Amino acid sequence: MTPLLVRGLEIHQGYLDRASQTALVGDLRAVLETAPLFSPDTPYGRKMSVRMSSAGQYGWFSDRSGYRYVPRHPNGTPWPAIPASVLAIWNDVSGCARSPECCLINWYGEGARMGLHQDRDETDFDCPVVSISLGDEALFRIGNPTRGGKTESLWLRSGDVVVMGGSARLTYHGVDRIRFGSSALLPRGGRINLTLRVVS
Ligand SMILES: O=C(O)CCC(=O)C(=O)O
Ligand SMILES: [Fe+2]
Repeated sequence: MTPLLVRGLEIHQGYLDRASQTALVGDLRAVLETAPLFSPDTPYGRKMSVRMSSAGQYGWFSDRSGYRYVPRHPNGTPWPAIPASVLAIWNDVSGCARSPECCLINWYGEGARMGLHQDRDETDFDCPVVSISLGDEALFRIGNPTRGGKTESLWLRSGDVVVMGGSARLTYHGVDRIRFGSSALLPRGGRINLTLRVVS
């Protein structure tokens, strides 16, 4: 199916069927056993409302010293490998010859959000960021390639995949809120978002 295009972002609605979503959650549980979710501090000293972990060569990390990619979980272990089920999605939609080096796992509980930002801690902006949504619906806000200006919002649902690439690679985006309990995929509610990134 051809994706919906919103400001250059490709939105593949309903990309994953329910069985694939369930399988993916199972693969992620195994990752999170080795690399448990944690709450990073922002450079401004506040806790992020989203809990995070990663798979791949690099994990995304934040503390008082800033945002960066690190080769190990805060507990000292290397990040687990990115599951094959996740890599298959990248290979299908990214249009990128390189493989992702980070699968950032964001877990949104009730009230969690993510402010408008650019993903620009990576080296090669020719590679897209691919985002996979699982669980509760999220109000996703899309801005512009530079700060400010009008924004547009849409609901991301479980199984949706978004490709932020090309001229939209550095477009501002964020999550305003979660419709907690809107999906039954995760038994205790909440939302998982995966973002696949080529880092180096
Ligand atoms: O949760 C989302 O849909 C977006 C996550 C995101 O923008 C990020 O992790 O950089
Ligand atoms: Fe982002």
